[in-house]
Amino acid sequence: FLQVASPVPQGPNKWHEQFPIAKGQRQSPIDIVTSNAKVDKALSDNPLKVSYSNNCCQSVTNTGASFQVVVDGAGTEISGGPLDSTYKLVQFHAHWGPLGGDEGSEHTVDGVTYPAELHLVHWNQKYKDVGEAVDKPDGLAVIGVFFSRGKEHAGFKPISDLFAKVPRKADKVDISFNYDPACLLPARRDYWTYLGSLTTPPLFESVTWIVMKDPVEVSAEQLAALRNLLWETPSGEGQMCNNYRPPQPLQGRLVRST
Ligand SMILES: C[C@H](CNC(=O)c1ccc(S(N)(=O)=O)cc1)Cn1ccc2ccccc21
Ligand SMILES: [Zn+2]
Repeated sequence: FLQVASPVPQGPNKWHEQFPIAKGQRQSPIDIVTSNAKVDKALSDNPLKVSYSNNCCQSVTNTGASFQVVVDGAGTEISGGPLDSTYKLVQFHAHWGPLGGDEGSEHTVDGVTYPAELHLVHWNQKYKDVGEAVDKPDGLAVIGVFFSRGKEHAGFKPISDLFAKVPRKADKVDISFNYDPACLLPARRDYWTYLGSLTTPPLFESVTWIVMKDPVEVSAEQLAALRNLLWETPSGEGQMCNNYRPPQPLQGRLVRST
C-alpha cells in the first residue's frame, strides 16, 4: 500500500551530482558567438553529404523526455564536412520551451533562442553499433536544426500529427508511410561545427555537433502539437515542455563555420 512514486527526473543544474561529466571540458549545448566562429575552407572543400532514404523511419516513441523517431540504418548516411568517416542516422527528436514562448532551443546564436531545436542523431560506422559508439570521442554526429515560428512545415506535419497518438512515456506508433528526414533540413546547408556532448544524461562527450545556420519555419500549431506529449512533473502528469539544457561553458573550444 506504500506508494513509491518513480523519482521525477532532476533538472539540468542537478545532473552533475550523478553525472560529474556535466562540468566537463566539452559539454553541450553552447551559445554560438558568431563573431568568434572561424570560417574553415576545408569544410566547404569537402561538403557535408547527407544521403537519407525516404523509407528509413520506423516509429515514433514518447521517451518521457522528448518524442523520438526511430530509424533503421538502411541508407541514411552522412559524411564529409567535419566528419572523418561515415555516420548513420539512428533517431531524431527535439527540445522545446513553454507554449508560445521563444526559448526552447538548446544551442543559442549570439544569445538568441528559438522556440525548438531538432536533433538528427548519427553514429560512426567505424564502431560495430550505436551502443559501442555512444561514449567514444568520435562516436556520434548530431545535426541540429532550429525551428522558428511561422508558416506550417509540410514536411514536419506527418510527424507532428503523430504526437497525439503517443501521449505517455513508452507509447509508440509505427510509421507506415515513406518519410525522408532530409525534408527537415534548411535549404541553405551552411552550419557551425564544434566538439561537444549529449545534452541529456549520461552527457557523454562523444558528439561532433553540426548546427545549421538557418532555422526552418514550423507553425504555432505544430509547436503546440509538441505539447500533446505528456511527462511526469512534480505535481503529476503534465504537458512535456522546457526539455532543453541551457548553454554550457565553451572551455576555450573553437567553433568552425562554413
Ligand atoms: C546514451 C544513450 C541514450 N541517449 C542518447 O542516445 C542521446 C542521443 C542524443 C542526445 S542529444 N540531445 O545530445 O542529441 C542525447 C541523448 C543510451 N545508451 C546507449 C548505450 C549506453 C551505455 C551506457 C549508458 C547509456 C547508454
Ligand atoms: Zn537532443
